[in-house]
Amino acid sequence: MSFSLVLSVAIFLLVLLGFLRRVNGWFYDYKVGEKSYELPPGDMGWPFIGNMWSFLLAFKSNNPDSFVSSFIQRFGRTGIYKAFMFGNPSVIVTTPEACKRVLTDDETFMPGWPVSTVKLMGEKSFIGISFEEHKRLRRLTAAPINGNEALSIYMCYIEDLVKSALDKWSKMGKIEFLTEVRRLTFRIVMYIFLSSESEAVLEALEREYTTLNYGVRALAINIPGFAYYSALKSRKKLVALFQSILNERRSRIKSNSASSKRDMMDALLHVEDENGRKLNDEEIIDVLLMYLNAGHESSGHIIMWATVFLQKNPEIFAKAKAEQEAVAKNRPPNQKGMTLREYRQMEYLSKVIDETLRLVTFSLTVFREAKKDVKVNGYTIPKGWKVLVWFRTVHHDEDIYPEPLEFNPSRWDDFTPKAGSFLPFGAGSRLCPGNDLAKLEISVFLHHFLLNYKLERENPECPLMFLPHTRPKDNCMGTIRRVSSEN
Ligand code: HEM
Repeated sequence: MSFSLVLSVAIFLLVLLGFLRRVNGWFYDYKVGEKSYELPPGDMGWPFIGNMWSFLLAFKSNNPDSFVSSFIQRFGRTGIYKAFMFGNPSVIVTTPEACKRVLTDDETFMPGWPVSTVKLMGEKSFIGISFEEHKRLRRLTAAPINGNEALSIYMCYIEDLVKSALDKWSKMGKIEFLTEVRRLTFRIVMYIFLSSESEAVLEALEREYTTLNYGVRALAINIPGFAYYSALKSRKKLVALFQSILNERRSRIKSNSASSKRDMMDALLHVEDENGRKLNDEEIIDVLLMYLNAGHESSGHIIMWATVFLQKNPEIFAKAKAEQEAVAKNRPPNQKGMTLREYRQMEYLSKVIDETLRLVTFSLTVFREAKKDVKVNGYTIPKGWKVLVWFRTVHHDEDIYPEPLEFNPSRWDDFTPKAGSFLPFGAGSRLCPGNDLAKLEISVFLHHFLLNYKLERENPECPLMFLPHTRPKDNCMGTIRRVSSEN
């Protein structure tokens, strides 16, 4: 082949590549017409896949923040960037003000989760239903997991479960700590939502949830061998399991032999709207499926990370332990277990948890959709575009949190983050309804762990995975050792 032919082919390929790299941007500029001049700066990536390739590459490397950093480096600190994510023209917002605005303006923004996520969580879950329906179901389901009365009822149960789990693990030798903690937090939400179900049902559900979760932020490729395909299969199995529980409950109600123990499923079975309409099976199943998922993965991961960070930082561990020892020492001899009052006094522990929530940022982003054209930070977000509220960048912003990758609970001394700069549980009408319960669970666990145990990791430098959530690749393999004889 002559040199000039090779050169021509190379030039042709370069031009083609350049064209392909821009065509998605041109297409969406054309679609929004005049408004394209007001769009935020950014890059719409490649045709069809958009920016997903760079997103996945960054999140599969050891520097996931490089994804958003590349926007900041190329387009400046505008705090808002156009992109093409999860199959949709999108805007990524990365500043506290913009995040707060999007999360709290229900007139302009609605949930905008990718279709693939809605298929996994269910069209009747909170991310698929209307504004009014969400308000009603949220009121009903959030009440039993909020407030002092509800929390003190669960506290005792949580404490018993935590104590027996820690004792059991300390006798098991090497364990996947994260897997075991997720089982523990799953048991806790199961008690609240489906209290009367058997151990076998619990184990089957927990297994399927693990697979379901791997598909949540994966590419939506419904072909055997891909995470999304397995996740959809797990959803089917979960729905079948919930359906059989529901059938049994309905037949017990008919024969007047319902259990005296009432849980969330019973509440959902009986609730009526203002016109006397009850929820159908699909609605009940999707709400439960979503709650059980949201309620255990997150707290399980945060418990693991808080334990790991404490164990890695002996001074912080000692300070946190001293606080818990003081709590235990001041306890009246006739008092059994922790109280809510004690929990509210654990100031340093609360900082340890907030710092873990910030550093890990379990939900790296949440999704909204613009209901109408709207200006944010001076740029237009066109109607129908998705908005990704990128918590991770806010929580790792060095202007708000100096040395953001350091685990430093004392940064919270006399520091109240300004609105929008600390969003581990989101904000606005979709603020996590389990935030109090989650912090309580984590505190009860750390109270007992700090007083009586230590974690020895098999591979402390184990590389991390960042999708669907940040975790060590070995699921935190290690040994839980008892260091005190007290219980
Ligand atoms: C450390 C633990 C937790 C973290 C970090 C966390 C985080 C979040 C975040 C960021 C959202 C907002 C989603 C959005 O804006 O679209 C959310 C929503 C939600 N969380 Fe949590 N969560 C935790 C624990 C829990 C627990 C224990 C439960 C239930 C028992 C729960 C149930 C829910 C539900 C049902 C929603 C949807 C709320 C709605 O759309 O109205 N979460 N969570």
